[in-house]
Amino acid sequence: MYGPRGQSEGVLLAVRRCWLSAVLRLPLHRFCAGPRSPLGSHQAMAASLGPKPLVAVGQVTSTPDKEQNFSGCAALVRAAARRGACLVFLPEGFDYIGRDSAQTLSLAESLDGDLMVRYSTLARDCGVWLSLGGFHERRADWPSTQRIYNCHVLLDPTGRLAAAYRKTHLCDVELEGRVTMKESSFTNPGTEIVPPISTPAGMLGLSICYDLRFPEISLALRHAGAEILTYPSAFTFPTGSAHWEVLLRARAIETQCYVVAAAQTGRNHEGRVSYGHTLVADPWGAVVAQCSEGPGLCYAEIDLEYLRRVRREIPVQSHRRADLYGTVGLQAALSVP
Ligand SMILES: O=C(O)CNC(=O)[C@H](CS)NC(=O)CCC(=O)C(=O)O
Repeated sequence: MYGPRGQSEGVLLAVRRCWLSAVLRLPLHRFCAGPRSPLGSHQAMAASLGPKPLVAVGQVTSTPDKEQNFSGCAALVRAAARRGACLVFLPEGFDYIGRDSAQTLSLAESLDGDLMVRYSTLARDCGVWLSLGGFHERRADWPSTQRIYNCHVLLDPTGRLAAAYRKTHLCDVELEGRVTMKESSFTNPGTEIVPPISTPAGMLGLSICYDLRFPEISLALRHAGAEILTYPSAFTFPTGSAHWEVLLRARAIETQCYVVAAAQTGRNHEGRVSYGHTLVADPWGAVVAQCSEGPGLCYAEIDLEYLRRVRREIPVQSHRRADLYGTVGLQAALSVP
């Protein structure tokens, strides 16, 4: 569909990156898009030569055993770092999937608890960004509400908390005789959308699982500058087989963003099976990476030059008819760059 991508510009920038890389003995990808040049992130990326940022997306089968889950996730993160990924995504419930809400509540920790300290050390040791979707988080209101938050944590390669988004759409769903979920019975809804975060792979917009069904949040993030949307998930089998890929590709096409979706797969415990099908869709809607059965990783290069081309060729953002249906997402309490 598209011809070869231009590679004639930005030699100076490339030379500087190589030099920096040689001096610091670090792989080039660590300088994928940062530090931000005075040109701004878009121009800096357009001018860059060499490897495109590589992201890794993890698929796991979490159980109620937190220790075992951590070992499995840590092994995936280390493998991804060895392959040169600068950003690694793990799914909702990467920490654990409880058998029932009582167990789910009893295993929850705060962001400064032991588990996050271990993930922070892991991010630092591996020198990668970590998107940890769906951490079961106890906050200050725990004693009074006895409910937790479903928190998407983003750690930078120094192990610092770069952002925390708390799931705003809670999954209260009943498919008669097949699936019952009442997330609001043990979870408080988040109260805000988090502005996209600048990462070496691009501007990253955070959502979680069931949020995927609400195009409004993806449009709000897109308006606020997102280039990658991510939906760490634990979809059920009946809903996943009908809706998962369609929804993810639709969000990618509508927003002209990369969509990254790490997923739980397989039997989490006696009473629960997750759909899996971890995937990455590009801004054209093509599935460019996908996990097969069982735990594992898939990888995708993020090509922001391609993203800009798609946005230039089909400029849906400037074709919107706010006069007819309002500015969906634009009124969100987010700063627009
Ligand atoms: O509770 C945990 O421990 C982890 N969280 C989940 O599994 C959440 C809430 S119950 N699951 C979903 O949102 C599934 C959405 C879904 O399947 C759909 O939208 O079709």
